[in-house]
Amino acid sequence: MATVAVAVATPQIRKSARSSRAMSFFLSHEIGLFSEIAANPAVLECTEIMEPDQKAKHFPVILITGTPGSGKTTHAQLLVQESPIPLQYVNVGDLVKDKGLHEGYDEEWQSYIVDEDKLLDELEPTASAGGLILDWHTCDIFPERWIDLVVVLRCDHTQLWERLEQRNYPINKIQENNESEIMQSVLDEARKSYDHGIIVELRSETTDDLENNVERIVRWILEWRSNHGFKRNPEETIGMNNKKSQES
Ligand SMILES: Nc1ncnc2c1ncn2[C@@H]1O[C@H](COP(=O)(O)OP(=O)(O)OP(=O)(O)O)[C@@H](O)[C@H]1O
Repeated sequence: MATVAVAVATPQIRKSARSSRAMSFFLSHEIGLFSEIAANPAVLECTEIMEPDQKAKHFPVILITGTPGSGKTTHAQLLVQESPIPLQYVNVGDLVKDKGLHEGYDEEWQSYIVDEDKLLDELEPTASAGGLILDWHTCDIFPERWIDLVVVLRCDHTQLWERLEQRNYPINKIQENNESEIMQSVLDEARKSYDHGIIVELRSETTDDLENNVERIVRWILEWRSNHGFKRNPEETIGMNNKKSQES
């Protein structure tokens, strides 16, 4: 009997095909530095400044993920406001809906069945350019080379239940998300999909958590810029140039 080989481009296969080993080494190195810096701000002083690569993106891509209701959108919106660099915000769920990047609607789960190829093609130019926050409850489809930081938000499951109830989600959807949070499914998915060094798990239960998390991500952005040979804060550059031109 003839054997027919059927090639199925699973998200994992496609992802590894699109990723680059050199890039993942680079990213793990840079986030390794981030962890050290978080532990000891003095490390900032001895970070080596590299020459900027003209083709390299100037701004990072940050993926904010977590169980629905964990606070991704709330964090992303505050981060856009607080960020020292321009960041484009993409709510992936909204993009799928608005651009029809799906294969239909699942009534039972009240969600769209995402066409992953269409979604990746749509995001590719923006993600490659950098300066992007991706907000999605799942994270394993994005190529590793796109992503510089993965923020996984966590929330106490009873609090999460209340947040989802307030949205009038059907009970099966609340239960599924609740179990997913208890089983830390999104965190595990992130760990399977990205270098552990670029993943940060943050609690999102109070407004203090929100502010501290955003502050921490802003510090990381500045450090990312510095590690890639750019001015930590582009506004500082503008300020300095303006001052110089006024002085001259
Ligand atoms: N750290 C926090 N402290 C207090 N309330 C929060 C916090 N994070 C989120 N919330 C609240 O929880 C609710 C859900 O937040 P949000 O919409 O940001 O979640 P999400 O993860 O983006 O959800 P989805 O994946 O469904 O889009 C909102 O009412 C928001 O105000």
